[in-house]
Amino acid sequence: MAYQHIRVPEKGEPIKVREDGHLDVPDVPVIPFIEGDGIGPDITRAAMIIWNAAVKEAYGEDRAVSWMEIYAGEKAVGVYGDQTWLPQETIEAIRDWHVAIKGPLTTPVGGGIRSLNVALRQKLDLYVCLRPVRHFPGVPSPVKRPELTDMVIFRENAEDIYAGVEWEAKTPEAEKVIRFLQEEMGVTQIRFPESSGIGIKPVSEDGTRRLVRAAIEYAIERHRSSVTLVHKGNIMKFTEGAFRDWGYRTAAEEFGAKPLDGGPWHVMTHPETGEEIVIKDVIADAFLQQILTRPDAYEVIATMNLNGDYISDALAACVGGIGIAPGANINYETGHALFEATHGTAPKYAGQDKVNPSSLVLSGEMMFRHLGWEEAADAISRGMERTFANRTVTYDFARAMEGATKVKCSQFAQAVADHMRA
Ligand SMILES: NC(=O)C1=CN([C@@H]2O[C@H](COP(=O)(O)OP(=O)(O)OC[C@H]3O[C@@H](n4cnc5c(N)ncnc54)[C@H](OP(=O)(O)O)[C@@H]3O)[C@@H](O)[C@H]2O)C=CC1
Ligand SMILES: O=C(O)CCC(=O)C(=O)O
Ligand SMILES: [Mg+2]
Repeated sequence: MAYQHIRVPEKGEPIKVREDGHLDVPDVPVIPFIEGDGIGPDITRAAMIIWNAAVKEAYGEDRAVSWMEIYAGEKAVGVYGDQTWLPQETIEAIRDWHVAIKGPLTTPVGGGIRSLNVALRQKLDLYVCLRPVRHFPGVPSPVKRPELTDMVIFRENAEDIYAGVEWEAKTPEAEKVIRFLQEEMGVTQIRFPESSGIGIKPVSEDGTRRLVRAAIEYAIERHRSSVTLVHKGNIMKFTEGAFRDWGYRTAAEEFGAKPLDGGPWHVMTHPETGEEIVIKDVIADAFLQQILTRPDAYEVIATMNLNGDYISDALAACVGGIGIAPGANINYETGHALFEATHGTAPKYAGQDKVNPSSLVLSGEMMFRHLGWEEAADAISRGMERTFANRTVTYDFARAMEGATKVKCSQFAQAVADHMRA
């Protein structure tokens, strides 16, 4: 594997994917990482301290990660020049080495480049955005019982309004689409056609089925008792409403689910234990209030791209904020996975060694579990739990925690590494 600017480390081997999608992980896997923009370098540096310490604590000298830097965002423009925000070889490197991890990347609002984060997901067809949300004891939260929030979000990652099919107001393209809609499709509801931008929201049965299938398989594997389809199908009938119907159909046709009390909810049985798994749905706005009033009613969530974006930040707030919510982008068929923090580049804090690295750190914990390196993942959880119990926290938690010791990003990382001894 030869690249223009990516330096392949001398030590280490690639992770391989078997035909059944399982990973063959060598003792020293090469794992590409993207540092990210804004606070990216701060949190990546901190997370590396923790990840390397966890592998060492779990396996001594027998295993190690051989990190390989790949580029995207502002750093890519520096390395490749010529406004290259997302080099082709970055995509190829993730394809070649299968599992990678990244910090946040900036997307300008309005004009400018389209999201590099979304582009990475689309180009690699990482159709599941997996975002687990759970509370660590001691972490301050705006809700009374944060421990009741224990959900795993399966956010569709390749479709919806995020597909980027849109045209700016007053351009020939927008005018052409509006004319087509009015003259050929009989559309009369565009209130201000002369000044409207136009966006198109593709949602497919194929895309919905693979997402809902992954969510149900996860519920089976982790013995969760419900999967909830979250949508706004009363308003967007043929996209979000269809998502709900295709979701139920997937449960019925692929997992033998049967209507519950006449439907639309369904119930299926766990293939090994016979436990019941309820497949239900809820309209997105009601869901956003219920995660505050009775979060324990929900476990696995399957939803579309935009809803999932809103829901994951709202749920993160319930357990302490986006500084602690991890994530992964996964294609379960090809085995490709790109782990990433759920928050953005927080530019006002860039370079201050200040922010909370937990979101990226816990994305690494997810990555180790994905590799089957459970002992390293457990070491991270242990280190985090003890550090929070000790009230050693970054500024974001310190401002809501009495008696906290406020530390810098790198000091927090060192504290976690020091606390992870079994
Ligand atoms: N996957 C990705 O790479 C993502 C990229 N982005 C991009 O990031 C840029 C900035 O987006 P913005 O909307 O400001 O959202 P951000 O997530 O970057 O920041 C919003 C606020 O969240 C808090 N926050 C975020 N990260 C942390 C952290 N690690 N520790 C503690 N607090 C944190 C801060 O709150 P406070 O001010 O209260 O301290 C911060 O001001 C945009 O270009 C956006 O497109 C956004 C989301 C995801
Ligand atoms: O790509 C971006 O800039 C934002 C993406 C985002 O908010 C997310 O994935 O949660
Ligand atoms: Mg987001």
